[in-house]
Amino acid sequence: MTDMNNESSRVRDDSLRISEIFYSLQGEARESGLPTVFVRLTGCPLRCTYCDSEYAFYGGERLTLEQIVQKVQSYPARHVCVTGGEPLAQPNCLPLLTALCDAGYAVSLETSGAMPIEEVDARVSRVVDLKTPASGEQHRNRMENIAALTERDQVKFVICDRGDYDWARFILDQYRLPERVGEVLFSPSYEQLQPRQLAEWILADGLPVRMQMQLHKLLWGDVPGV
Ligand SMILES: C[S@@+](CC[C@H](N)C(=O)[O-])C[C@H]1O[C@@H](n2cnc3c(N)ncnc32)[C@H](O)[C@@H]1O
Ligand SMILES: Nc1nc2[nH]cc(C(=O)O)c2c(=O)[nH]1
Ligand code: SF4
Ligand SMILES: [Mg+2]
Repeated sequence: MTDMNNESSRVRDDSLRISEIFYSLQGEARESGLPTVFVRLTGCPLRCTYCDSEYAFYGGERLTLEQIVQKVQSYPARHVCVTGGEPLAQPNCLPLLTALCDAGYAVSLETSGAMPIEEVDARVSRVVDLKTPASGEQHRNRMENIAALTERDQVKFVICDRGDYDWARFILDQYRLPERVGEVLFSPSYEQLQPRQLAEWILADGLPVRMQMQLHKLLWGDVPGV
């Protein structure tokens, strides 16, 4: 009878279910334009109305932390973006982030902010996407996460309509986000809100935010993993 408590018989499970690992230009946030390796984790507890990565909700393959790092190291980039799906929905994402930092990468994490972010390695730039009313997931925002944010982190709002813009402007002011984080990003929902319209709203109000467009979609359209 195998002793299931025997260390050698216990499987040290540091694996994660991975949707894709690919090399591209960072299309969003502070490092936009930089060659980056993307590690997209499978699964998400949210279902944002606009999600462009629904294909990552299911499937993928289970890889060990070592296999993931080795794959990342096969590309010529020093930036890594851990995304999903919702990466923090897998507990082993935390040791993955630390392993990537230990390997010398500049690591960013794209997260919905629905999961606790306090345990994320302090070297990681946490890009927290606060879900707007039109996302249908506003109620999932874990607003206590905001207190954990620092200058290294970034807050993003995907703006679908004027209601989202007004709500984001309110949150910006209520939580004094420009004083808390390195970047506050307003991002037009792809092919739902005209980027020019968002630009004009921001200019009219002189909002201290950075408007972004998803560079990868401008380059290659809305196709996965290019
Ligand atoms: C696919 S999610 C994965 C990481 C995490 N679940 C999150 O929501 O940040 C990565 C980012 O894609 C962006 N995104 C998804 N669908 C989009 C769309 N239709 N238009 C603009 N940005 C979108 C959101 O800003 C989101 O932060
Ligand atoms: N931030 C961010 N940059 C990206 N560059 C290429 C992407 C892609 O999904 O192909 C991508 C993406 O999904 N997110
Ligand atoms: S939280 Fe991110 S991955 Fe999940 S549905 Fe929303 S945009 Fe898509
Ligand atoms: Mg994406």
